Amino acid sequence: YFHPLSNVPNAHFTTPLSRAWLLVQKYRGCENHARHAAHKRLGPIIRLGPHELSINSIEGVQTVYNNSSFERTEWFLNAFRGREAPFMVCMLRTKEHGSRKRMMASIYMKTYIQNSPVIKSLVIDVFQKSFRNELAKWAVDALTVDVMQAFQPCVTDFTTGWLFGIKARTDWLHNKSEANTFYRNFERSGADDAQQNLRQWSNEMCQKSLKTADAKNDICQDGGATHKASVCSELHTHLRKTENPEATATFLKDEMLDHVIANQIATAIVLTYVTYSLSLNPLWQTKLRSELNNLSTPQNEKFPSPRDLDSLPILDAIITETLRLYSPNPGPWPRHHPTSSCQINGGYTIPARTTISASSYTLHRNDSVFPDPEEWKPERWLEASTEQRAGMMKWFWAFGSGTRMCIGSNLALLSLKAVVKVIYSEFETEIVDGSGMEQMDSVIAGPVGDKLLLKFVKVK
Ligand code: HEM
Repeated sequence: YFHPLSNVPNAHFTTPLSRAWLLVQKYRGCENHARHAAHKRLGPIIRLGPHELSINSIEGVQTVYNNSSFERTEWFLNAFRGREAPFMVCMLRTKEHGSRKRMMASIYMKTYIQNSPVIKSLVIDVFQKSFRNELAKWAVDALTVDVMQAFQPCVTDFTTGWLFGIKARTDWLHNKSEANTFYRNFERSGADDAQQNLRQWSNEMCQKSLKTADAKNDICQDGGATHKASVCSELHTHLRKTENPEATATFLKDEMLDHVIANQIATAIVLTYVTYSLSLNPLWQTKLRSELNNLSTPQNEKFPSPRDLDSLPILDAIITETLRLYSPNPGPWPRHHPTSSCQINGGYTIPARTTISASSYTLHRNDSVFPDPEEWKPERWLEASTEQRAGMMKWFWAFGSGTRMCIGSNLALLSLKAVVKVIYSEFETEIVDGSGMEQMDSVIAGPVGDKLLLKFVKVK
C-alpha cells in the first residue's frame, strides 16, 4: 500500500507482487497485445510488475526516451548477446554510447546518404539491375515467391555495400550458398559456435573492406564534395584514435555485424508487409504505379534521385502506414533511471531503477490519433492537414526517439522506397498464399519471419 508505485493502475491484480503475469504474456508471444489491451482499459501508464511500468503517451515517451539520463536496461545485453561484445545497441551507459554513436552519426545522416555516390551506384547495381532481373524471371516463369526470403539477400547486398564498401559487399542475390550459410548461423545464433561463425564472417568482411578502401576507392569525389565509401572505414578511423589495434578489430566486427542483422530483418519484414498490403489493395497499386511512372529520371541517370523518390506522397504514405501498422521492431524498449526518481504522466513519482518501456505497437494504435487503427489506410497520411500530420508524426515511433533512436532509419527508408519503386513501376503483385501472415508481436523476429507467397505479373 505504501509502495511509491501503488497508485499506478495494475495491468493484473498480481503485478504489484510478481512479474508472473508479464512472463506468461511473453511466453505466449502476445506481450504487446496484452499491454495494448491493458492500456485501453487503464490509461497511459500501467504497472507490469513490482518494479516495472509500461507507458503509452507522448509526455511519457518524451520524459523517458528523449532524456539521456535514462539508460537502457540489462535486458539488451541478454537480447542481443551483448555481454561478450560491446556494440552500440548494448552500450548501457550514456557516455560510452554517445561516444560510439558520434563516430557514425554523420555518415548515417539523411543528406549525406541522399548525396552519396556510393548509394547511387548501389541502388542501380543491386536494386535496378540484379533485383529487377530476379523480378523479371519470376514474372516470366510465373513463379510463386516466398517474398521474405527473397527480400533478405536484396536488402543485404545493398546495405553491406554501404557498411563495407562497394568492392567488399555481398552478392547474395547471385551467391545463394554464402547467403544460406549466414542464415543457418543466424537461425542458431543463440549457440556459441554459430555466434562465432557470424563474428568470423563479419571479421572477414571488415578486413576485405579495409583492404579495398585505399585512398582512391574510399573517398569519392562528387561535385566537389568528398564522401566516405563505407561505415566500416569511417568507424575504423575513429576507433583507431581511441583503442588499441586488438580492441579496434573486435569492436569493429561486432558493430558491423549488428548493423547487418538490424537491417536485414527489419527491412525485409517491412517489404513483406508492403507487398502484402498492396496485393490486398490493387487500387493502391494503380495509384502508386501512376505516381512512380510520372517521376522523371535526371538526364544521364538511370534512376530517380533519392531526394525525388523521397518527395513522392503516395509512396511515402504507403511506407509510413505499413511501418505504423506492422512495425517490425515494435518494442517494448526498456529504460530506467539509474540514480534518481522522476515524475511521469501527471505526477506519478517513479523510483530510480524502475523499468519503464514504451512500444510502437501500442503508440501506433491510439484511436484518437489514428482512427480505425487496425486498418491499413495510406489515405490517413495523404488527407491529413499539416497540423494533423504533425500530430500523427508525434505518435509515430517505428524508429524510436531520442539519443537511442535507430541510427539506420534514413538508410532503411531509402532502400524501402527504392525497392518498392523497382517492383511497382513495372509489376503487379498477387497473393498466392497469405495464410502465414501473423502479425509480429515480438521484439526480435526470426530470420524467416512471416511467410507470404506472391506472384509477380509484368504490367502490360
Ligand atoms: C525498417 C527498418 C528499421 C526499423 C523499423 C528499426 C527500428 C529501430 C528501433 C525502434 C530502434 C531503437 C531501439 C531502442 O529505442 O532501444 C533501433 C535502433 C538501432 N537500429 Fe534500427 N531499425 C531499422 C533499420 C536499421 C538499419 C538499416 C540499421 C543499420 C544499417 C539499423 C541499426 C540500428 C542500430 C545500430 C540501433 C541502435 C541505436 C543506438 O543504440 O543508438 N536499424 N532501430
